[in-house]
Amino acid sequence: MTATNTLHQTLYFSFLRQQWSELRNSVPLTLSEDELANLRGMNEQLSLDEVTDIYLPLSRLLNLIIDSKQQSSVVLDQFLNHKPTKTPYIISISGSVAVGKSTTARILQTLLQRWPEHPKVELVTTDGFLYPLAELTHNNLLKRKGFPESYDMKMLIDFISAVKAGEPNVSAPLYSHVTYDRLTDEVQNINQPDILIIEGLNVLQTALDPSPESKSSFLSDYVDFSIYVDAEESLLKEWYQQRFLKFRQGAFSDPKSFFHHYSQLSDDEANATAANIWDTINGPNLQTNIKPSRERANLILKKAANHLVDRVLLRK
Ligand SMILES: Nc1ncnc2c1ncn2[C@@H]1O[C@H](COP(=O)(O)OP(=O)(O)OP(=O)(O)O)[C@@H](O)[C@H]1O
Ligand SMILES: CC(C)(CO)[C@@H](O)C(=O)NCCC(=O)O
Repeated sequence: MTATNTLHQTLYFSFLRQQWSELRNSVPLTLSEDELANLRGMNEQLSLDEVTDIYLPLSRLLNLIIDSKQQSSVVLDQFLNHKPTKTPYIISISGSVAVGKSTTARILQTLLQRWPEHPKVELVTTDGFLYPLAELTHNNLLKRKGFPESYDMKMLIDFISAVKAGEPNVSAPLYSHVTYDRLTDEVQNINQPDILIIEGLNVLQTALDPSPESKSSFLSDYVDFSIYVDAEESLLKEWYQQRFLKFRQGAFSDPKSFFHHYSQLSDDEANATAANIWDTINGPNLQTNIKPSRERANLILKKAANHLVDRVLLRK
């Protein structure tokens, strides 16, 4: 038995796909046509079984946990003689590049906003908090994109702290996979949501020394429930390559794209280029910075081939 297995057995309840899907209980799959179209539109490969078996039980669990958190806030307000305060519930989603964090986040957003107790669910990705391209280039960090030092952690902590404090109209920077840079003419406005889902490679990381600037806190201090999406590296590399091929036809073909030159590559050349980016940047980042944060998560979704979740680990 490996050390990781023992750790998992101590810390987590473990469910096979079938066992987990039974925990959906009474949550009906009454997605409206619009919701279905929305889920389909975000990803043609996403199967409805996956939504039913994996994400509906998860949405049921989260609803119960959020409900109990809302009740305990009421108790605290009574005890303190405060007038009721409303702070957003924060869910984080982390995992490797190309594991499907943003897809998972969008499915959860669609499912969670259907509950009347928390209709307003906003989604933010930490990609927007990468330093602007010029700054990364200047600091020789272009080949370290996604590593802890490539993010403006102070900006990210200030953002999450303002949202958690219940401030209205907090702005988050946006990232473009086309220009490979932070957008200069558009931001995202977060206005007192019931739930904020924050998605990114780095949301569970505590690797960088908390500097005085970052108020000595970690992003995870603000997170109420954390999810890690997991898969074997061989699969991740494959998914990264597949997405690279898709981008070659889509985003890279835009003349504004930072990677426009990649649009001319043959299939073989594109696969080799993606494999090289994986082996030199995203793979090492996974091993050094992302995977070590996995066991901090409240829930681990373990994916197998075709992005199908085959095991769920829930922290005791
Ligand atoms: N549940 C799923 N079913 C089928 N395909 C999926 C699923 N989740 C993700 N994918 C596919 O896997 C690839 C990566 O997904 P996604 O962009 O969500 O990953 P990510 O972890 O957010 O990546 P990054 O960190 O690079 O932004 C995409 O091509 C997406 O279509
Ligand atoms: C933007 C990040 C860091 C995270 O989503 C990632 O997609 C990325 O750009 N990584 C750098 C190497 C690459 O181009 O895949």
